[in-house]
Amino acid sequence: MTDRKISLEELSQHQEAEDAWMAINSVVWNVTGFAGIHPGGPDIILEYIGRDGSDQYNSVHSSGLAARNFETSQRIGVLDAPTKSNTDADRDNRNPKLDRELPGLDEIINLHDLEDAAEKSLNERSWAYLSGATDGSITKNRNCSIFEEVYLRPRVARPVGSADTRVKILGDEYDVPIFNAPASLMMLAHPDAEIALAKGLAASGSTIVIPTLASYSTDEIVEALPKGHPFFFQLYTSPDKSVLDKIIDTVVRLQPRAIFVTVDLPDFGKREANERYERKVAKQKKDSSKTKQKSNQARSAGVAIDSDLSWSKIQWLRERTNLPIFVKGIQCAEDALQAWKIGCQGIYISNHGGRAADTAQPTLLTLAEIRLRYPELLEQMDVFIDGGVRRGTDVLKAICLGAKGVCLGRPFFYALMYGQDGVQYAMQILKDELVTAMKLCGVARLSEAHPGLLNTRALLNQVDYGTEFRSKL
Ligand SMILES: Cc1cc2nc3c(=O)[nH]c(=O)nc-3n(C[C@H](O)[C@H](O)[C@H](O)COP(=O)(O)O)c2cc1C
Repeated sequence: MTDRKISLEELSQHQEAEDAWMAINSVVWNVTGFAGIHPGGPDIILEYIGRDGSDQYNSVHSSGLAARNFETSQRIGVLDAPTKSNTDADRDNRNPKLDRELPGLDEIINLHDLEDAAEKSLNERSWAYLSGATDGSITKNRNCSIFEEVYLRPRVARPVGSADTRVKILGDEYDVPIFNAPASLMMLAHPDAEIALAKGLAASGSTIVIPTLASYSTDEIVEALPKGHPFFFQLYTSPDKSVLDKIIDTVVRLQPRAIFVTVDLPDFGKREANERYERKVAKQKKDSSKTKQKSNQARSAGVAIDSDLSWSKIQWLRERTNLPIFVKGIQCAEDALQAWKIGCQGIYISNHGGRAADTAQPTLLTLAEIRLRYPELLEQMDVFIDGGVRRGTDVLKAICLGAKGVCLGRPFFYALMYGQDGVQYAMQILKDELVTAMKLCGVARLSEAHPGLLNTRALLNQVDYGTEFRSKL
C-alpha cells in the first residue's frame, strides 16, 4: 500500500486537540488523544500539532520510536514536500548536544572530571536537564557529601593479593556491583543514548536498568545487549490503565530480571535550572505566555506522574506479573518495611538524585536507618541504592552498610557524551577505585565488607530512630 501524500497546508488543518495530526520525519501521524498520555507531558504535543515536529522529536527520541509506539492505523501518509526523513534525522542528530569540544578521555581520571567536562561542553539545555535538581539542590549535594563524613576503618595485614568485586543478584553474577540509575531521555547526552549505555555496561560485566522513558524503545535496547544478557526495567506506573498495561505487556515479553517501580515522584519537583532555561528561550522567542507558565519539560505532568500511586497498586503489580518487584524511591525505614510486608523482593533506596523532595535525607542515611531499625530486612530483600555515588570508596561504603547493587545516575549521562567508550571508561575508573579501596581496607571479596569497616558516627548523630524517640522532640 502506498502512502497518501499530504501537503503542509492539509497538515495545518488538523491542529485541534480533537483532530490532531503531526509530521515526524516526513510521516504524518494522527496524534488525536496522544497529548494526554505523552510521557513528556501534553504541552509539547499541543505546540506541534498541525505542524512538522521532527526537530523537537529528534532531539530526544530515536527515529524508530514513533513507528513502534503508534498503531499503523494512526499513520495518515507522508508529506509531499521534501522534509526530514528518518535517515536525515539520524545524520543531523549525530552530535548536536555539545556546544564545545570534549576533552580527550585521557584527561579524565575520575568521575568529577567527567562532570567538569559535561559542564563545559554540553549544550545549555542538556546541562540544565541532566545536572539539575529541585529547589535549592540541598538533597542532591548532601547525597554526595555524606559519603565524605563516613570514614573508613581499614584493617591491615590481611592478604588481599587480588580483590574480587563479583556479586550475585537474583541468581546472576555480575563482575561489579555497579549499575546505571535509570534516567529518562539519555539522548540529551548522545544520539546512541541507551543503546551505547547497554552495550558499555554489558561489556563491563554489569547490565542496564532500562528506564520507562528511554529515548529508544525497550525492544531496541534489549536487542543491543548480548543475547540472553540479564537486565532490569524501571517502571513508571502510568495513571492511564491502557498505557500501563501496554508497558507491562512489553516488559513481561522481554523478561527483565526485575522491575524497579519508581514511587518517589507523585508530583514534579520544582526544577529550577530547567525553568530558568525555558524562560530564557521563551524570552528569546518573545513568547511571554511561556515565561509565566510552568515550563513544559520541567514541570509538565506527563504519564510518568502517578499522583494516586498507592501500596495496593504496587501489590496489584506484583500479582500482574511473575517478575520480582523492587520499590525504587524508598526514603525511610517504615516504607522499606511496607515493601517487605507486601512481598516485594527488593528495595531501591533513592530520592531521585535530589530531583523529588528537596531536603529529603541523603540516601546513605536512609540505608543506615533501615540497618539500625530493621536489620532483618537487609537479609530478606536485595537492596539497591543510588544518589551521590562518585567514587569506589562510596561504593564500598554502601556495600558495607548492606547494599547489594549501587547505581549512578548523572555520571553515566556525562560518560555517554563519549558514547559507549565513555561508559566503559567510567566503569573502569569505578572498578579500579573499588578494587583499590577494598585492598586498602583489607577486603578480599565483597562478601567480607561489613559496617565495622566504617566509622559511622556522623550517620548515627542524624539517624531517625523512629516514633519512640521522635515523640520526645
Ligand atoms: C536527568 C535525570 C533523569 C532521571 N530520570 C529518571 C527516570 O526516568 N526514572 C527514575 O526512576 N529515576 C530517574 N532519575 C533518578 C535516577 O534514577 C537516580 O535516582 C539519580 O540520578 C541518582 O542520583 P545521582 O545522579 O546523584 O547518581 C533521573 C535522574 C536524572 C539526573
